[in-house]
Amino acid sequence: MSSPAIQWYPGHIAKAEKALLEQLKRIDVVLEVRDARIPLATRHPKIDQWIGAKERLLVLNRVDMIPASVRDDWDTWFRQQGTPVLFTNAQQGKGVAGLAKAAQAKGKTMNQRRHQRGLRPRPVRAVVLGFPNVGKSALINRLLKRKVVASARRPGVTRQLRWVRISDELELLDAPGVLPAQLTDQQAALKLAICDDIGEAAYDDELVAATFVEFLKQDHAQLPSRTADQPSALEALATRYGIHPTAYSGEAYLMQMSQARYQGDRQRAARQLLTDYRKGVLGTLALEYPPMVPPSTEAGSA
Ligand SMILES: Nc1nc2c(ncn2[C@@H]2O[C@H](COP(=O)(O)OP(=O)(O)OP(=O)(O)O)[C@@H](O)[C@H]2O)c(=O)[nH]1
Repeated sequence: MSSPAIQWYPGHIAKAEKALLEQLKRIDVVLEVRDARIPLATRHPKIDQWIGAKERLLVLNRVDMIPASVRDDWDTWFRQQGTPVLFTNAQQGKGVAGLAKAAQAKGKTMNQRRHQRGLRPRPVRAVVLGFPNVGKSALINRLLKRKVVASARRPGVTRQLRWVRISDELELLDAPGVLPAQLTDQQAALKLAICDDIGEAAYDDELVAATFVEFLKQDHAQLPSRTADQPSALEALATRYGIHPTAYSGEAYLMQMSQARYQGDRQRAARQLLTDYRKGVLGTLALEYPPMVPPSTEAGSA
């Protein structure tokens, strides 16, 4: 059998898991951050096991990168699952005040329980958790209203642990918990790679870029009515690169693009395509939509 398309270094996974469990020991509420472009692929299969009975708030960040109609569909879908979500744009601070309020509300419940057990009230302790590059540091900085955590475009730039008091009711760990990439689901891993949410993984840009084009074509074929305000992704590619993808497979598209623009250099074509998507140059394009039939497994776990 050929090796998987996306590979993460086992040492990194072990280290990330250990650091994560250590962080989780000390907290009351997990602010689980996912990428609004791929809210299912940015759910780690072991997250429920790791979080256990702790309180959780689910955040879909990068909401500015998806169309409003898709945001609304996700909002409805997650509500139907019994797990309301909060949408944020950490880069601009949108939705962040609501998140702080929701976290504080979890603290009130916690303190009621402490009171019943004869314990003094204390601030609720929260941590921001998620895959690399989903916007955790940007969110922490917004919650703290100042820049204490390095936030950069490259994945994997955050470390160090410290509690910072946000209010009398809320303390936040100033370093986010980083989820190790999941490799069991290669479709999800490819989406993580497309969105740059996979950290220090090894993958082939050409394969990832070709898969990106394929995903857009599949979505276009399956979801035309649901994406009314998503300017056709295929048109976005055609406008940007002067080649319409309809007639080509993902791989052939990359080939056409490289010949038209990069003297046949497919690596460069692939990198351009991925960088454009990641920077939002291709417009607001979601890569996942709520499943028509909600999977029952998501209900208690989102
Ligand atoms: N457009 C957009 N960009 C965002 C948003 N949130 C974060 N970013 C940008 O995405 C990049 C990564 O954000 P970080 O906050 O460093 O992500 P992180 O999850 O802490 O990343 P690691 O430290 O690698 O785990 C930065 O360039 C941010 O400015 C958002 O809601 N919308």
